[in-house]
Amino acid sequence: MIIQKLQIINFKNHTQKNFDLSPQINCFVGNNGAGKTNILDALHYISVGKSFLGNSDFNNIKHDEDFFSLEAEVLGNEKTDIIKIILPKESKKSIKKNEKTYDRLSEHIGFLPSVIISPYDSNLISDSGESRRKFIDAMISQTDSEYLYNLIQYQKTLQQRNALLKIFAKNRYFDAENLEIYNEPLSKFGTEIFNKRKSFLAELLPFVQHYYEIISGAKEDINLIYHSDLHEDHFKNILQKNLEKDRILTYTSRGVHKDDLWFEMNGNLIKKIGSQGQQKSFLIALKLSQMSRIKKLTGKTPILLLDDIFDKLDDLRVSQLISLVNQENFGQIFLTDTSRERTESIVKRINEESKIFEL
Ligand SMILES: Nc1ncnc2c1ncn2[C@@H]1O[C@H](COP(=O)(O)OP(=O)(O)OP(=O)(O)O)[C@@H](O)[C@H]1O
Repeated sequence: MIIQKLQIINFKNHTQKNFDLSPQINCFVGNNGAGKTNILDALHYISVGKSFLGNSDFNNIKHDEDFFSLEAEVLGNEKTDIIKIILPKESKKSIKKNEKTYDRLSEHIGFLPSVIISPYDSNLISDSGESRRKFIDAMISQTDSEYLYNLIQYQKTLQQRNALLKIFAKNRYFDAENLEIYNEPLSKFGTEIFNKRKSFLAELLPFVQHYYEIISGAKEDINLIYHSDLHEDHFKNILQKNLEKDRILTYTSRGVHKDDLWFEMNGNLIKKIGSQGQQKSFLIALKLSQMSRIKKLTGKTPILLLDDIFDKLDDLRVSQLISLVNQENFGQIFLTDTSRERTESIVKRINEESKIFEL
């Protein structure tokens, strides 16, 4: 999939911008605050209908304006489609493909897949397990709608079980049989989720190791360790064993909603021992693996959004990354950098057509 043209109106700090894009590499250069990341965010909107920064839609309308609009001409399989997103201040966001408005945002997901690598990814390493669970869930859901269904059902059942535990505590009453009604579906959906996460991570690991090895020049040993209560026992037994604890806490204390993923380097947590450059290399490897997986499963090459990727990487790692881009077909790339000189010297070393846009 190739974005040929992009028009941005009243999006964050940009009043109006029109870009005729390269099918290969597009670089946005400018000073801090020039709006480079905002352009990548506009492309992310075109891909999945929302900001990658987690902002509410309305925060993206340029201050003192009444709407934003984004329009992209997308080439895929010799056919051109126009994707248009409009958000009026007082109304609902609409996403259109060739003038036809989608009924639901989910109908658009998967049309133009994207992978973003940004400084915000470092949260994946530093934050609690919740952000890593969300990352795994988003990765699997992108290509597996059944997983998404199981996840939604699990969350619903979990909320109902927790609500019942709270009612019991409030009324100083307990009925194990009543609670049992939720144990069955919770175990069923939870076990499905566990099995998918387990096989997904086992499948992803060799990709992450491969890309990390290339970027780092084979320096460190990388591992993904999946932590889950379900490695130890069947979910039903876990719920049974923790019944007393759950009664006291008034919530379900164990299950796949407590899973975590440890990122390790040479047997230690990357969070504890990895330098900024090593952490960044790891996150790049993780995201490139995500890209390879989407490509393998959907046959579509996602657009690659690289925000500030060369900062904090030494020359060796930058060179390895460039040769990686040269070796593998990464499709259309959009990158940002503060230095025009650095960007020019980097794209010169990549054997692909490129455009540099100064902001
Ligand atoms: N809704 C909005 N209306 C107007 N300006 C906005 C809005 N949202 C964000 N901005 C402005 O956008 C600018 C940040 O843009 P962006 O993060 O894209 O910069 P950048 O070029 O990537 O900078 P850096 O090099 O520091 O990463 C800030 O000056 C911010 O005030």
